[in-house]
Amino acid sequence: MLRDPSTKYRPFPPIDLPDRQWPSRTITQPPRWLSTDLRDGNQALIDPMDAEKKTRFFDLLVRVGLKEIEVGFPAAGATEFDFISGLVTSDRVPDDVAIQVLTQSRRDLIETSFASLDGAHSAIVHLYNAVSPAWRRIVFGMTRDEVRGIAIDGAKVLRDEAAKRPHTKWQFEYSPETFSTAELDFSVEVCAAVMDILRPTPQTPIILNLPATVECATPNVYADQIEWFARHIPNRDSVVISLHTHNDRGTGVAAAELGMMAGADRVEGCLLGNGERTGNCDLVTIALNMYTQGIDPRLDLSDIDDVVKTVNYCTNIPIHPRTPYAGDLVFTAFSGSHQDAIKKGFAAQDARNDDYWEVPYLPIDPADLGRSYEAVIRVNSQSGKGGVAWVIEQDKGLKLPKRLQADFSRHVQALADETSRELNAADIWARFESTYLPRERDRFVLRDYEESGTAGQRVFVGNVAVDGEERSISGRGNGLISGVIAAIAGSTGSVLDVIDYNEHAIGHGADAQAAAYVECRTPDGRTIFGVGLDTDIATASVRAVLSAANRA
Ligand SMILES: CC(=O)SCCNC(=O)CCNC(=O)[C@H](O)C(C)(C)COP(=O)(O)OP(=O)(O)OC[C@H]1O[C@@H](n2cnc3c(N)ncnc32)[C@H](O)[C@@H]1OP(=O)(O)O
Ligand SMILES: CC(C)C(=O)C(=O)O
Repeated sequence: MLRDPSTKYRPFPPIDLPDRQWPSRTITQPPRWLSTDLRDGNQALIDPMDAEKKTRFFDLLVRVGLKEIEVGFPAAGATEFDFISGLVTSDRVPDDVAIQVLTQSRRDLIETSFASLDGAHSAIVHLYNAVSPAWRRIVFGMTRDEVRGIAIDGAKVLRDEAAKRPHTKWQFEYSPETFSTAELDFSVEVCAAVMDILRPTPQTPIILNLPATVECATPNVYADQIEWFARHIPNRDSVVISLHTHNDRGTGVAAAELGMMAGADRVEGCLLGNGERTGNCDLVTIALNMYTQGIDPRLDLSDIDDVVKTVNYCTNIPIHPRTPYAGDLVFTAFSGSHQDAIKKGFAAQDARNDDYWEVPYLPIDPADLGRSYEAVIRVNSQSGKGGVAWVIEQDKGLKLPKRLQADFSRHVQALADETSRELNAADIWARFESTYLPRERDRFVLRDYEESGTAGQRVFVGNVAVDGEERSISGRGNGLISGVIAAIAGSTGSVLDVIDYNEHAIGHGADAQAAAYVECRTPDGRTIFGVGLDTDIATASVRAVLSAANRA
């Protein structure tokens, strides 16, 4: 890298728009969406999609609710042409969906594009040519007038080809490609010239698509450009202003959002941000950003895993696990303090009377996207007691008391450090069982027991294997637990002091189980926890005390 990059790179000049309005606006309704997955997305793939993949992707876009779908570049070759003309004559395109095709502004390519749409009930023909100084100079070697001429000539062919096919409901879209690096007055001039040919009306507006073909500035600059354009384009009521952002600086989504605030009506992009170079803006992110502001984006993303799976299959591009809303890890917390807050958040959410979502660290309810809660908290060496307790509760229904959570978390931490990997629910349960639940080699193994006596004077008599020897042990207390403590003291001389006891049911009806937890203090001052599980709550409590005795 250069010590002084200013010798190689020039800063992007700001837009002169001192009375800009967009910064104080908010997004209050969804735009018209256009998916360009099958065009800008497809042209950016190492292996462009074949007809089977394009069809599968098209069906996904319809399922998600896209009403405008750019299906390809018909003049690119036979694969594209055949797919598009096949689609047009199939019954795959719902009545309320308009398919769109892209063409350079060259007569033969435009004619081929119209031919691919023969028989369509509704279609958008999208014409483009680059307008910015670098492209004029480097790509076309043309003056402004000549470049405007390319657009005008193409628009005339569009008009004439459409007139030959009156049974299709045509819409026209024009993109001054490289809009974001062009002089604004020239973009308006070229678009106005195209409008003069195509004569849009408020009933049959033209779509003027203003691409950040290459993202070269901060997103506020793009918003300024959109607001400037919207103020200066003639017959604004006959124009649908459309955005088409790329992500070269990582702000394709932000630019589209600010562009909407600046007055745009429509957004083009790809699901999960596929597209040339760093991608087009990600329609999933923009839509769900809106959703989390309480706005219906009119795209159905309730099965986000279906979207991810299909896009991945068709593009052969895996999505990053941290992709907003859709990545594998975006609803997952590994770190202790996040897990603790999320666990408390879910509990508070359940307890509240309103439906408003307020769970720390989770900007959206994963269930709204078809994601399950089980995967929200995952355990590794960064995890804390809250996360471990969550996994045990979700997996086994055990609601561990707080101090037991801390005790068990230390065992899980040791396991995570030993294994240096993520621990799954089975690993955690195995460690719980080996730590607290009975094993044949334990010092005390309960066979069966009886309880008798009057209220306040209970007698426990248990058949218990003590150090491998089958014995009958008994003890008296004011309740069952103190009777068991006394029986243990009688056989070992060691007296445990029970300082806390909790119990709860797991599940309902005939399959219900009971869980009991004791926290005991040993004569030498140590704190020991015991856990008992049984179909019977009294037996669970006996098991819990013996569990503590074994661990003492
Ligand atoms: C920003 C975008 O994403 S735009 C979409 C880009 N997508 C694609 O290009 C995918 C499909 N394209 C293709 O398959 C091919 O490029 C085709 C079939 C369209 C054209 O192929 P070819 O004519 O063989 O080659 P190529 O694309 O290189 O054409 C370049 C010529 O078109 C001219 N040209 C480029 N864009 C345009 C345009 N929008 N309108 C008119 N002429 C244009 C160039 O100036 C160049 O002219 P020159 O040959 O006189 O120098
Ligand atoms: C054709 C246009 C809209 C384009 O894809 C771009 O400029 O990125």
